[in-house]
Amino acid sequence: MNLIDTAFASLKAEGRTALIPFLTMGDPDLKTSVDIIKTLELAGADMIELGVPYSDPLADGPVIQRASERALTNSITLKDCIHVAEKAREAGVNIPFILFTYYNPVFQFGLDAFFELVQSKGISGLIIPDLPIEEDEEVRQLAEAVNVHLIPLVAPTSKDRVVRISRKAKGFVYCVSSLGVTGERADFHTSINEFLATVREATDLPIAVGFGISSREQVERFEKQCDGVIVGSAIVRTIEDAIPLLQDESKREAGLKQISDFVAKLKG
Ligand SMILES: O=P(O)(O)OC[C@@H](O)[C@@H](O)c1c[nH]c2ccccc12
Repeated sequence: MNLIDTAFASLKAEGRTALIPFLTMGDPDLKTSVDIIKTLELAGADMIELGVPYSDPLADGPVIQRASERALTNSITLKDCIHVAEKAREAGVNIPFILFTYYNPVFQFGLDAFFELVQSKGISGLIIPDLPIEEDEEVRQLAEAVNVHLIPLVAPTSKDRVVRISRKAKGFVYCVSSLGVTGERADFHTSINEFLATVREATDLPIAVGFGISSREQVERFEKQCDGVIVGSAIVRTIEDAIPLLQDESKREAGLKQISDFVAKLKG
């Protein structure tokens, strides 16, 4: 069994929806990322998307772009990011980790070496937003060989690809709520309800929605239709706002509390 499967099974038994935060690792530094991951779990996160900073984050809005830039000024590598997952496990964090990376860092690292490193580092899922299903066979096989779920994204424009993508999916299906890039939004794609119903029809796997979600009301709105809700930019912005506190030893706890309070509010 994979930790993601067991987490969704127990959430379903409790009639709960997973709250899945995203953070950029190494923002503002690696040690703080481990402390933030611990804080997110304590605040109620059910799984966490661990974002690998990338120099050309095409699908990201300004908030996550800035986080990537900050992390890359500390020259954070893919290897550093995977060790953050290991450190967080060693620190006693139990919730599933989903490594989130664009394809290039994985390609540069080398597929075999990447999956060898990922194996037994406490990573249960992998999301590569710019790797289409037409080209993901090798990655999928290597991921399955080390019991890591390759989690696909589907968008409101995916139409008939939803069935093909869902058929190969593992872990859960990531439903992108809106077109465009990541970032907090006041509203979502006009046909979001039909889109989520289509994905629900196409797979027996859990479905999670992401893009634009930043408030308890928006989380509640999606809890009815989805098994998981992903929040990235709003949490990354909270981390960004807390950086002056996080980087001052005497105010670090206050900085972590700002993040914890925001996540607890999303949790309701
Ligand atoms: O930031 P948002 O709008 O809350 O959306 C989640 C998103 O951050 C996270 O899942 C993610 C970060 N970078 C991405 C690139 C593509 C798809 C998804 C992502």
